Amino acid sequence: MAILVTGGAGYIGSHTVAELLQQGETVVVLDSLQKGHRQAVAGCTFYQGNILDEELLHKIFTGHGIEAVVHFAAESQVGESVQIPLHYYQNNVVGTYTLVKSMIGHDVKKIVFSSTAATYGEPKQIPIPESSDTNPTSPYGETKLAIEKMLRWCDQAYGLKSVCLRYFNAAGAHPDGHIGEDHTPESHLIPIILQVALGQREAIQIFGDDYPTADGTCIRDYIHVMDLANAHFLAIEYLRQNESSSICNLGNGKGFSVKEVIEKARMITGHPIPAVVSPRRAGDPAVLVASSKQAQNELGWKPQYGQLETILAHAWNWHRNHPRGYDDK
Ligand SMILES: NC(=O)c1ccc[n+]([C@@H]2O[C@H](COP(=O)([O-])OP(=O)(O)OC[C@H]3O[C@@H](n4cnc5c(N)ncnc54)[C@H](O)[C@@H]3O)[C@@H](O)[C@H]2O)c1
Ligand SMILES: O=c1ccn([C@@H]2O[C@H](COP(=O)(O)OP(=O)(O)O[C@H]3O[C@H](CO)[C@H](O)[C@H](O)[C@H]3O)[C@@H](O)[C@H]2O)c(=O)[nH]1
Repeated sequence: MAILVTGGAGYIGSHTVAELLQQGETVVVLDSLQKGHRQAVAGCTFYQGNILDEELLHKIFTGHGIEAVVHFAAESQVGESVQIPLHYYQNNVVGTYTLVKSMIGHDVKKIVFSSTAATYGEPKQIPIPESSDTNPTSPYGETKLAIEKMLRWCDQAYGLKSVCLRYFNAAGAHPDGHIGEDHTPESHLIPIILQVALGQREAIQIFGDDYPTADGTCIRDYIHVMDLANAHFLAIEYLRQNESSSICNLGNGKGFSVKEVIEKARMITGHPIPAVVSPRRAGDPAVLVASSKQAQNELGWKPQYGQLETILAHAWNWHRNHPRGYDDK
Protein backbone atom coordinates (compact mmCIF):
# COMPACT_ATOMS: atom_id res chain seq x y z
CA MET A 1 0.00 0.00 0.00
CA ALA A 2 1.13 3.55 -0.72
CA ILE A 3 0.61 6.99 0.75
CA LEU A 4 -0.48 9.77 -1.61
CA VAL A 5 1.14 13.10 -0.71
CA THR A 6 -0.49 16.11 -2.38
CA GLY A 7 1.77 19.16 -2.50
CA GLY A 8 4.72 16.84 -1.89
CA ALA A 9 7.09 19.03 -3.92
CA GLY A 10 6.49 22.01 -1.62
CA TYR A 11 8.44 23.00 1.47
CA ILE A 12 6.81 20.93 4.23
CA GLY A 13 5.60 18.28 1.75
CA SER A 14 9.09 17.47 0.45
CA HIS A 15 10.48 17.08 3.97
CA THR A 16 7.55 14.82 4.85
CA VAL A 17 8.13 12.69 1.75
CA ALA A 18 11.77 12.27 2.84
CA GLU A 19 10.63 11.26 6.34
CA LEU A 20 7.99 8.80 5.05
CA LEU A 21 10.55 7.15 2.75
CA GLN A 22 13.00 6.98 5.65
CA GLN A 23 10.29 5.20 7.68
CA GLY A 24 9.96 2.60 4.89
CA GLU A 25 6.68 3.84 3.39
CA THR A 26 5.85 3.75 -0.33
CA VAL A 27 4.98 7.25 -1.52
CA VAL A 28 3.15 8.72 -4.51
CA VAL A 29 3.34 12.52 -4.95
CA LEU A 30 0.80 14.74 -6.73
CA ASP A 31 1.91 18.35 -7.17
CA SER A 32 1.01 20.99 -9.74
CA LEU A 33 4.49 22.55 -9.35
CA GLN A 34 2.78 25.97 -9.20
CA LYS A 35 4.89 26.57 -6.09
CA GLY A 36 6.84 23.34 -5.57
CA HIS A 37 10.08 22.03 -7.04
CA ARG A 38 10.49 18.76 -8.92
CA GLN A 39 14.10 18.52 -7.61
CA ALA A 40 12.79 18.46 -4.03
CA VAL A 41 11.32 14.97 -4.52
CA ALA A 42 13.16 11.70 -5.14
CA GLY A 43 12.59 8.02 -4.48
CA CYS A 44 8.86 7.90 -5.25
CA THR A 45 6.30 8.05 -8.08
CA PHE A 46 5.62 11.64 -9.13
CA TYR A 47 2.56 13.06 -10.90
CA GLN A 48 2.55 16.67 -12.04
CA GLY A 49 -1.08 17.71 -11.85
CA ASN A 50 -3.85 19.40 -9.92
CA ILE A 51 -6.01 18.12 -7.07
CA LEU A 52 -8.92 19.69 -8.97
CA ASP A 53 -8.38 17.17 -11.81
CA GLU A 54 -10.89 14.38 -11.12
CA GLU A 55 -9.65 12.17 -13.96
CA LEU A 56 -6.07 12.30 -12.73
CA LEU A 57 -7.21 11.50 -9.16
CA HIS A 58 -9.16 8.50 -10.52
CA LYS A 59 -6.04 7.33 -12.35
CA ILE A 60 -3.89 7.63 -9.22
CA PHE A 61 -6.40 5.95 -6.89
CA THR A 62 -6.98 3.05 -9.29
CA GLY A 63 -3.34 2.71 -10.37
CA HIS A 64 -1.79 2.56 -6.89
CA GLY A 65 -3.00 0.88 -3.74
CA ILE A 66 -3.45 4.14 -1.84
CA GLU A 67 -3.98 3.54 1.87
CA ALA A 68 -3.96 7.16 3.08
CA VAL A 69 -3.57 10.72 1.81
CA VAL A 70 -1.34 13.38 3.33
CA HIS A 71 -2.77 16.61 1.99
CA PHE A 72 -0.49 19.67 1.77
CA ALA A 73 -1.58 21.12 -1.58
CA ALA A 74 -2.91 24.62 -0.93
CA GLU A 75 -2.31 28.30 -1.34
CA SER A 76 -1.02 29.54 1.99
CA GLN A 77 -0.23 33.25 2.14
CA VAL A 78 -2.31 35.14 4.64
CA GLY A 79 -1.87 38.58 3.00
CA GLU A 80 -2.48 37.32 -0.54
CA SER A 81 -5.65 35.56 0.58
CA VAL A 82 -7.14 38.92 1.59
CA GLN A 83 -6.51 40.24 -1.96
CA ILE A 84 -7.77 37.17 -3.89
CA PRO A 85 -10.10 35.26 -1.54
CA LEU A 86 -12.01 33.44 -4.27
CA HIS A 87 -8.81 31.88 -5.56
CA TYR A 88 -8.19 30.58 -2.03
CA TYR A 89 -11.69 29.12 -1.80
CA GLN A 90 -11.24 27.52 -5.24
CA ASN A 91 -7.81 26.00 -4.68
CA ASN A 92 -8.13 25.09 -1.00
CA VAL A 93 -11.81 24.35 -0.39
CA VAL A 94 -12.97 23.20 -3.85
CA GLY A 95 -9.62 21.42 -4.33
CA THR A 96 -9.99 19.50 -1.06
CA TYR A 97 -13.66 18.79 -1.82
CA THR A 98 -12.60 17.23 -5.15
CA LEU A 99 -9.86 15.21 -3.48
CA VAL A 100 -12.06 13.98 -0.64
CA LYS A 101 -14.91 13.08 -2.99
CA SER A 102 -12.49 11.00 -5.04
CA MET A 103 -11.06 9.37 -1.89
CA ILE A 104 -14.50 8.32 -0.72
CA GLY A 105 -15.37 7.09 -4.22
CA HIS A 106 -12.27 4.88 -4.15
CA ASP A 107 -12.78 3.75 -0.55
CA VAL A 108 -9.70 5.56 0.81
CA LYS A 109 -10.67 6.49 4.36
CA LYS A 110 -7.60 8.06 5.99
CA ILE A 111 -6.38 11.65 5.55
CA VAL A 112 -3.79 13.80 7.30
CA PHE A 113 -4.57 17.45 6.61
CA SER A 114 -2.30 20.53 6.79
CA SER A 115 -4.16 22.99 8.92
CA THR A 116 -2.78 26.06 10.61
CA ALA A 117 -2.61 28.28 13.67
CA ALA A 118 -4.35 30.84 11.44
CA THR A 119 -7.63 29.01 12.24
CA TYR A 120 -7.58 30.61 15.71
CA GLY A 121 -7.35 34.30 14.80
CA GLU A 122 -6.57 36.49 17.84
CA PRO A 123 -6.17 33.95 20.66
CA LYS A 124 -7.74 34.54 24.07
CA GLN A 125 -5.33 32.19 25.80
CA ILE A 126 -1.57 31.47 25.46
CA PRO A 127 -0.40 28.74 24.94
CA ILE A 128 -3.33 27.94 22.64
CA PRO A 129 -5.09 24.60 23.19
CA GLU A 130 -7.12 22.98 20.38
CA SER A 131 -10.31 23.75 22.32
CA SER A 132 -9.79 27.51 21.81
CA ASP A 133 -12.29 29.52 19.79
CA THR A 134 -11.62 29.57 16.07
CA ASN A 135 -12.16 33.02 14.54
CA PRO A 136 -9.82 33.31 11.56
CA THR A 137 -8.75 36.83 10.60
CA SER A 138 -8.03 35.95 6.95
CA PRO A 139 -9.64 34.06 4.04
CA TYR A 140 -6.66 31.67 4.23
CA GLY A 141 -7.54 30.71 7.82
CA GLU A 142 -11.23 30.52 6.89
CA THR A 143 -10.55 28.05 4.07
CA LYS A 144 -8.52 25.81 6.36
CA LEU A 145 -11.22 25.90 9.05
CA ALA A 146 -13.92 25.15 6.45
CA ILE A 147 -11.92 22.09 5.36
CA GLU A 148 -11.51 20.90 8.97
CA LYS A 149 -15.30 21.13 9.37
CA MET A 150 -15.92 19.36 6.06
CA LEU A 151 -13.66 16.52 7.21
CA ARG A 152 -15.57 16.24 10.51
CA TRP A 153 -18.87 15.84 8.68
CA CYS A 154 -17.29 13.34 6.27
CA ASP A 155 -16.20 11.23 9.23
CA GLN A 156 -19.79 11.17 10.49
CA ALA A 157 -21.34 10.46 7.08
CA TYR A 158 -18.75 8.26 5.33
CA GLY A 159 -16.36 7.06 8.04
CA LEU A 160 -13.48 9.14 6.63
CA LYS A 161 -10.93 9.41 9.46
CA SER A 162 -8.75 12.50 9.59
CA VAL A 163 -5.96 14.04 11.58
CA CYS A 164 -5.89 17.81 11.13
CA LEU A 165 -2.48 19.17 12.09
CA ARG A 166 -2.50 22.86 12.97
CA TYR A 167 1.08 23.93 12.34
CA PHE A 168 2.47 27.03 13.92
CA ASN A 169 5.51 28.58 12.13
CA ALA A 170 7.33 26.00 10.04
CA ALA A 171 11.05 26.74 9.68
CA GLY A 172 14.45 25.10 9.22
CA ALA A 173 15.61 22.58 6.64
CA HIS A 174 16.60 18.93 6.38
CA PRO A 175 19.66 18.40 8.65
CA ASP A 176 21.60 16.79 5.76
CA GLY A 177 21.06 19.94 3.69
CA HIS A 178 19.62 18.32 0.52
CA ILE A 179 16.20 20.01 0.74
CA GLY A 180 15.00 23.26 2.28
CA GLU A 181 12.68 26.24 1.94
CA ASP A 182 12.39 27.89 -1.50
CA HIS A 183 9.31 30.06 -1.95
CA THR A 184 8.96 32.70 -4.70
CA PRO A 185 8.14 35.30 -3.62
CA GLU A 186 9.35 34.59 -0.09
CA SER A 187 7.15 36.00 2.68
CA HIS A 188 8.35 34.13 5.78
CA LEU A 189 10.49 35.81 8.40
CA ILE A 190 13.43 33.38 8.74
CA PRO A 191 14.27 32.90 5.04
CA ILE A 192 13.99 36.66 4.47
CA ILE A 193 16.39 37.34 7.37
CA LEU A 194 18.81 34.83 5.85
CA GLN A 195 18.51 36.51 2.44
CA VAL A 196 19.75 39.68 4.15
CA ALA A 197 22.68 37.71 5.58
CA LEU A 198 23.45 36.47 2.04
CA GLY A 199 23.52 40.04 0.76
CA GLN A 200 20.40 39.52 -1.38
CA ARG A 201 18.43 42.18 0.53
CA GLU A 202 19.52 45.39 2.22
CA ALA A 203 17.62 44.93 5.48
CA ILE A 204 14.87 43.00 7.19
CA GLN A 205 11.66 44.94 7.68
CA ILE A 206 10.12 44.48 11.11
CA PHE A 207 6.37 44.63 10.61
CA GLY A 208 5.34 46.71 13.62
CA ASP A 209 7.07 47.34 16.96
CA ASP A 210 3.99 48.60 18.80
CA TYR A 211 2.39 45.26 19.68
CA PRO A 212 1.56 44.48 23.32
CA THR A 213 4.68 42.30 23.77
CA ALA A 214 7.88 42.90 25.77
CA ASP A 215 9.84 44.39 22.84
CA GLY A 216 6.79 45.45 20.81
CA THR A 217 7.28 42.89 18.01
CA CYS A 218 5.11 39.84 17.23
CA ILE A 219 5.77 36.57 18.99
CA ARG A 220 5.60 33.24 17.11
CA ASP A 221 6.24 29.57 17.87
CA TYR A 222 8.82 28.28 15.36
CA ILE A 223 8.75 24.55 14.72
CA HIS A 224 11.39 22.58 12.80
CA VAL A 225 10.13 21.26 9.47
CA MET A 226 11.50 17.75 10.24
CA ASP A 227 9.54 17.70 13.51
CA LEU A 228 6.44 18.54 11.46
CA ALA A 229 7.39 15.81 8.96
CA ASN A 230 7.68 13.22 11.73
CA ALA A 231 4.26 14.22 13.09
CA HIS A 232 2.72 13.25 9.71
CA PHE A 233 4.20 9.77 9.93
CA LEU A 234 2.87 9.46 13.50
CA ALA A 235 -0.55 10.72 12.35
CA ILE A 236 -0.71 7.94 9.74
CA GLU A 237 0.22 5.42 12.43
CA TYR A 238 -2.53 6.90 14.62
CA LEU A 239 -5.09 6.42 11.84
CA ARG A 240 -3.89 2.85 11.32
CA GLN A 241 -4.39 2.07 14.99
CA ASN A 242 -7.48 4.11 15.90
CA GLU A 243 -10.95 4.32 14.44
CA SER A 244 -11.17 8.02 15.23
CA SER A 245 -10.33 11.49 13.98
CA SER A 246 -8.28 14.15 15.73
CA ILE A 247 -7.09 17.75 15.58
CA CYS A 248 -3.62 18.56 16.95
CA ASN A 249 -1.51 21.70 17.26
CA LEU A 250 2.14 21.38 16.31
CA GLY A 251 4.54 23.85 17.90
CA ASN A 252 7.32 23.93 20.50
CA GLY A 253 5.29 25.84 23.08
CA LYS A 254 7.94 28.59 23.16
CA GLY A 255 7.48 32.00 21.62
CA PHE A 256 10.15 34.26 20.11
CA SER A 257 9.66 37.86 19.05
CA VAL A 258 10.69 39.10 15.61
CA LYS A 259 13.56 41.02 17.23
CA GLU A 260 14.73 37.92 19.12
CA VAL A 261 14.76 35.86 15.92
CA ILE A 262 16.83 38.55 14.15
CA GLU A 263 19.27 38.68 17.08
CA LYS A 264 19.76 34.89 17.09
CA ALA A 265 20.24 34.92 13.32
CA ARG A 266 22.97 37.55 13.74
CA MET A 267 24.79 35.19 16.11
CA ILE A 268 24.46 32.20 13.80
CA THR A 269 25.38 33.92 10.54
CA GLY A 270 27.93 36.39 11.92
CA HIS A 271 26.23 39.05 9.76
CA PRO A 272 24.95 42.34 11.26
CA ILE A 273 21.53 41.90 9.51
CA PRO A 274 20.27 45.50 9.43
CA ALA A 275 16.63 45.88 10.49
CA VAL A 276 14.15 48.68 9.83
CA VAL A 277 10.81 49.09 11.54
CA SER A 278 7.88 49.23 9.09
CA PRO A 279 4.12 49.46 9.58
CA ARG A 280 2.22 46.43 10.89
CA ARG A 281 1.22 43.76 8.35
CA ALA A 282 -2.56 43.33 8.12
CA GLY A 283 -3.99 40.28 9.86
CA ASP A 284 -0.98 39.54 12.14
CA PRO A 285 -1.97 38.47 15.68
CA ALA A 286 0.45 39.72 18.36
CA VAL A 287 1.22 36.34 19.94
CA LEU A 288 0.77 32.77 18.66
CA VAL A 289 2.21 29.99 20.82
CA ALA A 290 0.98 26.39 20.73
CA SER A 291 0.05 23.94 23.39
CA SER A 292 1.06 20.67 21.72
CA LYS A 293 0.07 18.37 24.59
CA GLN A 294 -2.55 16.69 22.43
CA ALA A 295 0.00 15.76 19.73
CA GLN A 296 2.31 14.44 22.43
CA ASN A 297 -0.41 12.39 24.14
CA GLU A 298 -2.40 11.15 21.12
CA LEU A 299 0.31 10.78 18.49
CA GLY A 300 3.31 10.20 20.78
CA TRP A 301 4.99 13.21 19.11
CA LYS A 302 8.14 14.65 20.61
CA PRO A 303 9.99 17.42 18.77
CA GLN A 304 13.68 16.56 18.22
CA TYR A 305 14.88 19.98 17.07
CA GLY A 306 13.18 22.25 19.60
CA GLN A 307 15.92 24.90 19.89
CA LEU A 308 15.50 28.00 17.74
CA GLU A 309 19.31 28.00 17.28
CA THR A 310 19.10 24.54 15.62
CA ILE A 311 16.20 25.61 13.41
CA LEU A 312 18.14 28.69 12.28
CA ALA A 313 21.41 26.75 11.82
CA HIS A 314 19.72 24.17 9.55
CA ALA A 315 17.96 26.91 7.59
CA TRP A 316 21.26 28.81 7.24
CA ASN A 317 23.05 25.66 6.06
CA TRP A 318 20.44 25.26 3.28
CA HIS A 319 20.37 28.93 2.22
CA ARG A 320 24.16 29.34 2.27
CA ASN A 321 24.61 26.31 0.01
CA HIS A 322 21.60 27.12 -2.21
CA PRO A 323 21.50 30.93 -2.40
CA ARG A 324 19.10 30.72 -5.35
CA GLY A 325 17.17 27.77 -3.91
CA TYR A 326 16.63 24.79 -6.19
CA ASP A 327 17.72 26.85 -9.23
CA ASP A 328 21.30 26.37 -8.03
CA LYS A 329 21.09 22.70 -8.89
N1 LIG B 1 4.77 27.11 5.99
C1 LIG B 1 4.09 27.28 7.12
O1 LIG B 1 4.57 27.88 8.09
C2 LIG B 1 2.69 26.69 7.25
C3 LIG B 1 2.02 26.89 8.46
C4 LIG B 1 0.76 26.34 8.62
C5 LIG B 1 0.17 25.59 7.60
N2 LIG B 1 0.83 25.42 6.43
C6 LIG B 1 0.19 24.59 5.40
O2 LIG B 1 1.06 23.54 5.05
C7 LIG B 1 0.91 23.21 3.68
C8 LIG B 1 2.28 23.26 3.02
O3 LIG B 1 2.85 24.53 3.20
P1 LIG B 1 4.24 24.89 2.51
O4 LIG B 1 4.83 26.03 3.25
O5 LIG B 1 5.03 23.66 2.31
O6 LIG B 1 3.70 25.45 1.11
P2 LIG B 1 4.30 25.25 -0.35
O7 LIG B 1 3.68 26.30 -1.21
O8 LIG B 1 5.79 25.15 -0.33
O9 LIG B 1 3.73 23.82 -0.77
C9 LIG B 1 2.44 23.63 -1.30
C10 LIG B 1 2.58 22.72 -2.51
O10 LIG B 1 1.27 22.44 -3.02
C11 LIG B 1 1.30 22.56 -4.43
N3 LIG B 1 -0.08 22.90 -4.83
C12 LIG B 1 -0.77 24.02 -4.52
N4 LIG B 1 -2.01 23.95 -5.02
C13 LIG B 1 -2.10 22.74 -5.67
C14 LIG B 1 -3.14 22.09 -6.38
N5 LIG B 1 -4.32 22.66 -6.56
N6 LIG B 1 -2.90 20.86 -6.90
C15 LIG B 1 -1.69 20.27 -6.73
N7 LIG B 1 -0.67 20.85 -6.08
C16 LIG B 1 -0.88 22.08 -5.55
C17 LIG B 1 2.32 23.64 -4.73
O11 LIG B 1 2.87 23.53 -6.04
C18 LIG B 1 3.37 23.37 -3.66
O12 LIG B 1 4.36 22.48 -4.09
C19 LIG B 1 -0.10 24.19 3.11
O13 LIG B 1 -1.37 23.53 3.09
C20 LIG B 1 -0.10 25.33 4.10
O14 LIG B 1 -1.33 25.98 4.14
C21 LIG B 1 2.07 25.95 6.24
O1 LIG C 1 9.69 40.40 6.42
C1 LIG C 1 9.05 40.06 7.43
C2 LIG C 1 8.30 38.87 7.48
C3 LIG C 1 7.59 38.56 8.64
N1 LIG C 1 7.65 39.40 9.69
C4 LIG C 1 6.93 39.07 10.93
O2 LIG C 1 7.41 37.82 11.38
C5 LIG C 1 6.37 37.05 11.98
C6 LIG C 1 6.27 35.71 11.29
O3 LIG C 1 5.81 35.93 9.96
P1 LIG C 1 5.78 34.78 8.85
O4 LIG C 1 5.31 35.43 7.59
O5 LIG C 1 7.10 34.10 8.83
O6 LIG C 1 4.73 33.76 9.40
P2 LIG C 1 3.21 33.98 9.84
O7 LIG C 1 3.19 33.92 11.33
O8 LIG C 1 2.61 35.18 9.22
O9 LIG C 1 2.47 32.79 9.11
C7 LIG C 1 2.76 31.40 9.28
O10 LIG C 1 1.97 30.89 10.30
C8 LIG C 1 0.59 31.11 10.12
C9 LIG C 1 -0.06 30.53 11.32
O11 LIG C 1 0.30 31.28 12.42
C10 LIG C 1 0.08 30.51 8.81
O12 LIG C 1 -0.12 29.14 8.92
C11 LIG C 1 0.99 30.80 7.64
O13 LIG C 1 0.71 29.91 6.55
C12 LIG C 1 2.42 30.64 8.01
O14 LIG C 1 3.22 31.11 6.96
C13 LIG C 1 5.09 37.89 11.83
O15 LIG C 1 4.88 38.60 13.02
C14 LIG C 1 5.43 38.88 10.71
O16 LIG C 1 4.77 40.12 10.84
C15 LIG C 1 8.39 40.57 9.68
O17 LIG C 1 8.43 41.32 10.63
N2 LIG C 1 9.08 40.86 8.53
